[in-house]
Amino acid sequence: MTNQTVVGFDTKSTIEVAVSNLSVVPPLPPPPGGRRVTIPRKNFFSKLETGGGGAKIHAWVDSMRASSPTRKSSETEEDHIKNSWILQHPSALDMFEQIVNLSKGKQIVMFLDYDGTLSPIVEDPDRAFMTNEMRQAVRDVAKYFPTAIISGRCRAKVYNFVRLSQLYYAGSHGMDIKGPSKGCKCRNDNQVVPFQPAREFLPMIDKVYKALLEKTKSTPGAKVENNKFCISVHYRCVDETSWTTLAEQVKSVLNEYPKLKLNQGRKVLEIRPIIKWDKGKALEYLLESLGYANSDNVLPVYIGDDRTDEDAFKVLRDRGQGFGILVTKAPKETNASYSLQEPSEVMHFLRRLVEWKQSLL
Ligand SMILES: O=P(O)(O)OC[C@H]1O[C@H](O[C@H]2O[C@H](CO)[C@@H](O)[C@H](O)[C@H]2O)[C@H](O)[C@@H](O)[C@@H]1O
Repeated sequence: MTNQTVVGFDTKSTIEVAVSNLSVVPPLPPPPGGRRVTIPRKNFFSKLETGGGGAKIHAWVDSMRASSPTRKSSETEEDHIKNSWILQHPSALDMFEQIVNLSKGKQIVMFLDYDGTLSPIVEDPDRAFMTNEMRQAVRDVAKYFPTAIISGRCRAKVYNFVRLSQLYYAGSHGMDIKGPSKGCKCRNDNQVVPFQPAREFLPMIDKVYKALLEKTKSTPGAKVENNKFCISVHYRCVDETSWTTLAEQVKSVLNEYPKLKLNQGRKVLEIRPIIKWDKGKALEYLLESLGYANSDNVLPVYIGDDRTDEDAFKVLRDRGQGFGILVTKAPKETNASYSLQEPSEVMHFLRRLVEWKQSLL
């Protein structure tokens, strides 16, 4: 295992959110002090407008800034926020018995995000390795449950990190899927077929990648990553005083491409085609491909840490089927039902699932 700098959690400004309606979690008591709670906002600036105008740059930079500590709430306030939030999104480890009870008579299908979920967040995106212990946990889970990785990275790259051939992979935020043949209830076999709904955008993405490389090379610390059907512009290592410049550089390139949009992840600006396809759609596609499109006998579980994972959490909540688990140390607005604090807890959860399954055999 290579040494790497593990970086801290991103903190945001505050917003008011309605208490979640937990569809698959047993009813929980309302949080102390009422039905609404103010929680720190975390990467909620999911879609950034890419049209012209200086005001937009301010919005972008505010959003980028929102991923750095800007405000310190009092200890009591913080405790209250945390307590309320955990009541709404209890730990998936604490609720393990209830979770497996929900799965009785159902096939669990496991969906896993990569960065921040299976691997810790580190400064260099090329060194976001998962541990061998985590790899073993994922390998074991895939023995008992169909398992897919859904990542913002390009599929080949995430496969190189995970290196488990028995999984299904969806790269580029779900725009590049290698899943089972549609409609077959096959598991872990070799019947994998590609699905690439943004194929026509490949030449454009390539052009924009080159333009962004050129444009941002004067900004120390900026890193442009080609994720095949989308592009990441990382600013984790860019000094905050240069964020406006970087935002302007990115914007000046995107102005020429109205068919591309910009979202924000953890210290990263993510550029992708405007097509209506995301991690949620990829989850639905994979469920359908596995033969569970209209099945009541399936319990999809999605574990992820970032804003783009919310699309998948929302799909599960809207379907009233399965649930999302958000990996976070701090309260965030989310459509997930449960939480885990960090990748090591994800590993623990996966191991417990395997032990539970083995105890039934
Ligand atoms: O969907 P994911 O698998 O979570 O991918 C989302 C982005 O993850 C990577 O960036 C993030 O992790 C890096 C390594 O820990 C970190 O340096 C960066 O700040 C994070 O944003 C990946 O490099 C991006 O391309 C993905 O879009």
